[in-house]
Amino acid sequence: MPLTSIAYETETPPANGPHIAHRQPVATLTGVTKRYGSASAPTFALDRLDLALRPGEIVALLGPNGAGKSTAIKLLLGLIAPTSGSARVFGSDPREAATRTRVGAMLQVSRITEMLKVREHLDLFRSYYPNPLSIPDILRIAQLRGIEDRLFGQLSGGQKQRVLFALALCGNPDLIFLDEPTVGMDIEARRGLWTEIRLLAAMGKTVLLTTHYLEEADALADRIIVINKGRVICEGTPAEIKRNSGGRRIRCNTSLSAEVLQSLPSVTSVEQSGEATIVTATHAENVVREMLRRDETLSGLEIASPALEDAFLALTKS
Ligand SMILES: Nc1ncnc2c1ncn2[C@@H]1O[C@H](COP(=O)(O)OP(=O)(O)OP(=O)(O)O)[C@@H](O)[C@H]1O
Repeated sequence: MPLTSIAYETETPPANGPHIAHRQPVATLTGVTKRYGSASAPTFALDRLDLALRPGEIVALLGPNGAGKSTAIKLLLGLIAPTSGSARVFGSDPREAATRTRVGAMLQVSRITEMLKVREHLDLFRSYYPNPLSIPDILRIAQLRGIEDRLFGQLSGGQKQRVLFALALCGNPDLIFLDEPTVGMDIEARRGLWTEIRLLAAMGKTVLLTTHYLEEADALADRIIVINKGRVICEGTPAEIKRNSGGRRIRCNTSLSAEVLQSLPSVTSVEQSGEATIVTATHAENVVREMLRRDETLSGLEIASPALEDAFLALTKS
């Protein structure tokens, strides 16, 4: 049965329902601070963080190591409690049993026994939930057909990741947390998983993923939230984040000096790369117009938007 034909019980609004941004959130962190350590030497994993996830959206939570991503997910899973502020999932405390049956998670440190077969793991996890997905559906969604009778311990790293993804789906959840879901997968397996994640979201399921593969966030996410030192520093669509983080790169051969270029409005940096000059500017069109006016010999002109990776580095370098 194709994934799209599975009868999911979700809060999916009708196709002509409100846009994602106007739907009631299914999960929120409101003014959440999470402090570890003693009062005299505290570590603030999260610092008054606000976050909302709406039905049917894929949100990528990005940030450097130690930014607080796993802490945010653990709070929404009810595995830890906030020091202050509140975590709500489907309008309730995330630790409530009824809430937890509607949530699935694939965590970085998931440890399951190597000595059970894939199908045995799936049976075990399905038994925890009132309305689990069928085994054939899970095998197909997570692309596990053909390896269901192998011991978990005998699988490759990428296959193990797919089993952990499958376990997150066993309970037919409405909200799915994927912490670094494609670590260790080759590019084909990764793209296959992206397709399945998109189909889940198209059915109204909400997905929060963390990843260090920025092209993954770019390809998958409706919205990216960048956090650093426990705070949200930027939020928007992948295109918005790229646009708002330092501008575009103009590459050309020009006789204009670095001093002249640096003095043009909206220019943020000027570098030399062999024969070429690279100018970064927030209003690239105006800068190019001015450069062409001042230098009739200008040649080899290219203008590029920053990659998400450049935007991310610019946002988190402080
Ligand atoms: N149980 C704990 N006890 C003490 N400090 C902790 C604990 N858990 C997390 N921290 C600290 O809180 C901060 C945020 O950690 P967290 O694991 O949420 O970051 P992360 O963004 O998920 O990082 P990574 O990308 O490396 O997985 C870090 O400084 C970390 O050392």
